[in-house]
Amino acid sequence: MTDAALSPQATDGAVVRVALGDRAYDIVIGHGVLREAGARARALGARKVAVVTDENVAKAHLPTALGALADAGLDARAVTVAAGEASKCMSTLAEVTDQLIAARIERGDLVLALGGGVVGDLAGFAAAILRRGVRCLQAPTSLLAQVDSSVGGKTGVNSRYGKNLIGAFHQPSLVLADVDTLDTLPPREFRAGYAEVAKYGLIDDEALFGWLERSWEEIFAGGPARIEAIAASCRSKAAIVARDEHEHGDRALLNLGHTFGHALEADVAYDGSRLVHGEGVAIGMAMAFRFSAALGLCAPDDARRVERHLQAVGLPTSPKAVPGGVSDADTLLEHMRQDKKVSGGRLTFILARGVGRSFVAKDVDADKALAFLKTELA
Ligand SMILES: NC(=O)c1ccc[n+]([C@@H]2O[C@H](COP(=O)([O-])OP(=O)(O)OC[C@H]3O[C@@H](n4cnc5c(N)ncnc54)[C@H](O)[C@@H]3O)[C@@H](O)[C@H]2O)c1
Ligand SMILES: O=C(O)C(=O)C[C@@H](O)[C@H](O)[C@H](O)COP(=O)(O)O
Ligand SMILES: [Zn+2]
Repeated sequence: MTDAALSPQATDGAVVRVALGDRAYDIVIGHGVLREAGARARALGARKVAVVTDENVAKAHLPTALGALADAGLDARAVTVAAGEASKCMSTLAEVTDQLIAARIERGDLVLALGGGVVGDLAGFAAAILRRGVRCLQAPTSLLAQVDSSVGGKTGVNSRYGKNLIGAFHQPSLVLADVDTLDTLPPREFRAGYAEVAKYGLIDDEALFGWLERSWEEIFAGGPARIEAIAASCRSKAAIVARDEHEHGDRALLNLGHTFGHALEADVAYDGSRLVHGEGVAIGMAMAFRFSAALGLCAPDDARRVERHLQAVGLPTSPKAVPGGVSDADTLLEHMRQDKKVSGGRLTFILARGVGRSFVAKDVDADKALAFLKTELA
């Protein structure tokens, strides 16, 4: 984030380009942009659009999406799944793809993912494999999905062995982030999504993190600061994805907090009443900074600064905060051994030398990770 962007200038919207050559696309952020879905789908040459959504989002926003598509003269269908992480599974994927095939969605048509990250990952993966690939338009409705999951093309479902273990890279053709949809998002989900916003500051942008520390109340309240936070997050993610689309290097930085966070999510069997993804990421980022401090890589004060900010917004920072508790250190380490960053059986973590100074650490000693987990759970 530049100093100019840090000033509280009003912003009503933004367009962020994800520069991926012939698969480049725009992220359109603003008020009411969901109502443009029909005209934009038409401009992409679609004839038919299948809107994949969940039960909560369907109640609040499906009529707007279907109305926009009908107004543009498109044949629109809805496929609705149950809300929550449990829908990111092979059986729901099979149901969704069956419905898309039954609706005769063709290769030239579009799948529109209307919802949070669960719907985005599930519908995006369904689009990736349907008839060996149809295009996807992401219309994210949670903060987390607007700042993270709708961008970058990671799609997939969970396995009983771990998070997102079955999936594909399938970039969307367009992202429509309608900030008005956030008005119906439950506060707990807004807060959880904010963890991924803070992540961008912690990765490589201390100025952004400082602005978040000063401005989080305005971001939670809505208005221009919220839009600026979404746009800044998308700019950060778009830049990383453009230089390392398939995670051979830098893109792994976006996994800050996720090695620990995904292990906690798997440990509670993806039970969102105990832990949702963003909460797992908040705990995981605090743990990554404490682990970095324990390894002598960053100052303990930096770890405390991270905890302070996450706690200020009401996010958890310790695995002991997970309702009902979590398993022992050995079990958590077993979950972490299924992480996609594991290479040659060795663990990879995203660690930090300070706020905004994260790096990819390969070959982290499993004994040190185990000892750290034991102190975290003591
Ligand atoms: N692909 C990626 O790059 C990426 C990045 C980050 C997270 N993810 C994935 O995203 C998922 C988490 O996404 P999430 O936090 O959006 O969870 P989610 O999709 O489960 O949405 C959270 C809850 O809010 C509800 N909801 C969403 N939008 C709403 C709205 N506007 N009004 C009312 N209710 C609404 C949903 O029905 C759900 O109950 C996880 O599976 C995570 O692994 C993927
Ligand atoms: O886009 C990425 O790359 C990320 O890592 C973003 C994460 O916030 C997201 O949760 C992602 O799904 C995790 O990826 P995974 O490869 O660890 O499953
Ligand atoms: Zn995430």
